[in-house]
Amino acid sequence: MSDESRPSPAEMPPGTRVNTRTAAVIPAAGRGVRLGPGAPKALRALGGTPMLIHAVRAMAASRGVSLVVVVAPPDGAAEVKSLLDAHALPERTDFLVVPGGESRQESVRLGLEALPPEYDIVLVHDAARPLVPVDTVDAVIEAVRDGASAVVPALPLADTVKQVEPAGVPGEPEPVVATPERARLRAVQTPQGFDRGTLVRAHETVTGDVTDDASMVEQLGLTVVAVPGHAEAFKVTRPLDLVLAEAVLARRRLNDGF
Ligand SMILES: Nc1ccn([C@@H]2O[C@H](COP(=O)(O)OP(=O)(O)OP(=O)(O)O)[C@@H](O)[C@H]2O)c(=O)n1
Ligand SMILES: C[C@](O)(CO)[C@H](O)COP(=O)(O)O
Repeated sequence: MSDESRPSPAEMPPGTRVNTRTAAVIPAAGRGVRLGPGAPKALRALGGTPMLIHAVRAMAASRGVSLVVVVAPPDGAAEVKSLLDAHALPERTDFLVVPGGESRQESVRLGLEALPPEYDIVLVHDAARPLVPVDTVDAVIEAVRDGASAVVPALPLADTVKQVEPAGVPGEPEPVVATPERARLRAVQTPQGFDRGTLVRAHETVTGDVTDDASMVEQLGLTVVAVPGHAEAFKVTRPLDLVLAEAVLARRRLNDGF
């Protein structure tokens, strides 16, 4: 079937999304302020290899992903291209690099704009989640193929969560105004998976600040579903996360015998 006559996944009944093509967009243009001074976070080393390369390999490890679009720091696209050339990556996967924007949202939009027309399922995956296991990536793709417009990997919370009235001044006590029922809360990770048309519409429509792509789809009034996430898909945000990431990687290398 030609690409023009192929229905988009959203137009196909649940369970019938066959011959879909999946691309992963990796926003990697952030500075990593919370990690502390240094190179842009995605370019910092984890086990001697840039965090971004781990994230790219994690997406390319899925046989369902045939294109990875890396959204590089605005002035770092050439450096990122060189990095991709210098590291072993699966030959069956294509790679593109585009410069990113001021916010994560803008970077994702720039990645989406670079997608060739034949891709109808899109994953959006933080470069800052370098260790996501391939089973999690595959579970997200499968849920989109099965008919969901938007899918998030999610984990139950270990802590009790309080809603507060922000004090505005760091260190000042903040009044607690509510305690949401923990059993109904989930911490969401990436990759988040989307029917491409839905994600493009969300990025064209929603203009306010958001912290993930799925919430933009929620704002369209569409259903987002959660599938099980994985503890090792955590986001490297603060220095302690880097310590944990190094430990997880060292354990994997020990188990793999290299
Ligand atoms: N302008 C931006 C900001 C963020 N990101 C990406 O979005 C992902 C999640 O963002 P976060 O963890 O907040 O990364 P940073 O913005 O780099 O972190 P910080 O807020 O600490 O500066 C990261 O892979 C980051 O590179 C991006 O592509 N473009
Ligand atoms: C997209 C995300 O990773 C889902 O948990 C998260 O919202 C990104 O937040 P950040 O503040 O941009 O790291």
